[in-house]
Amino acid sequence: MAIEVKICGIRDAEGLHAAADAAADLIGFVFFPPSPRAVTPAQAGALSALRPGGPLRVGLFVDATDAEIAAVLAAVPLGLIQLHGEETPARAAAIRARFGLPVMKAIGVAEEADFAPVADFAPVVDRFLFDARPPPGGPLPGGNAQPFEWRLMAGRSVPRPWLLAGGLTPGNVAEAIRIAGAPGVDVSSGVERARGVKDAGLVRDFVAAAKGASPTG
Ligand SMILES: O=C(O)c1ccccc1N[C@@H]1O[C@H](COP(=O)(O)O)[C@@H](O)[C@H]1O
Repeated sequence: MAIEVKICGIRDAEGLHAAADAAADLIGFVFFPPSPRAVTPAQAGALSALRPGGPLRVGLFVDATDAEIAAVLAAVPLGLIQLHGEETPARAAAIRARFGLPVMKAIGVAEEADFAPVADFAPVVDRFLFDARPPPGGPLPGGNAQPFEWRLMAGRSVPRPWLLAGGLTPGNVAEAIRIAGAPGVDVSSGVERARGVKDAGLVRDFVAAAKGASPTG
């Protein structure tokens, strides 16, 4: 089974082309202004147009309003909406119905109890993303280069396709996939040469390492 790879936080042509050239399956645009990786709808639209086809475009939102999501969709051909805030199952269902796009809900994980919301979200989302639970009061709800205990995922039955995220790098992604049994991975910080600046070599190395890995060891 091929590992699915998402490169998140694309904000320039180097990152875009690196991800597409490496045959990443998904790329993420961050629509959350406090992030160093944030782009405007117009910026994401212009970037996306540089490389027609290729990876599925994912829009990352944090507790966004319908108007904010609509503004993005008017500019960028998204194929998936990622919800990385405090959205409830009802809110996820409303977004999915209103915009007619698949939805991926991020779940912050630090301990077993953090998986409790999965059952409530499963009927109303198409995918899950498991990321490290962010530090309390931290500036960002994700993208913090922080791993969680991958063994918490091992043998877990997740009712939707899912991605593993949090502190992944070209050097640890194969081990993370093996320990977690992950069918896919998502990365932002680990393929950057400076905060918010993707590095083409690291993107290439990450995708190659992930695609060459096995979730069954
Ligand atoms: O990347 C961001 O800036 C970001 C901001 C707000 C919410 C989520 C964000 N990123 C997501 O977090 C994961 C893990 O990031 P990292 O690899 O540990 O830096 C990333 O894959 C994005 O989906």
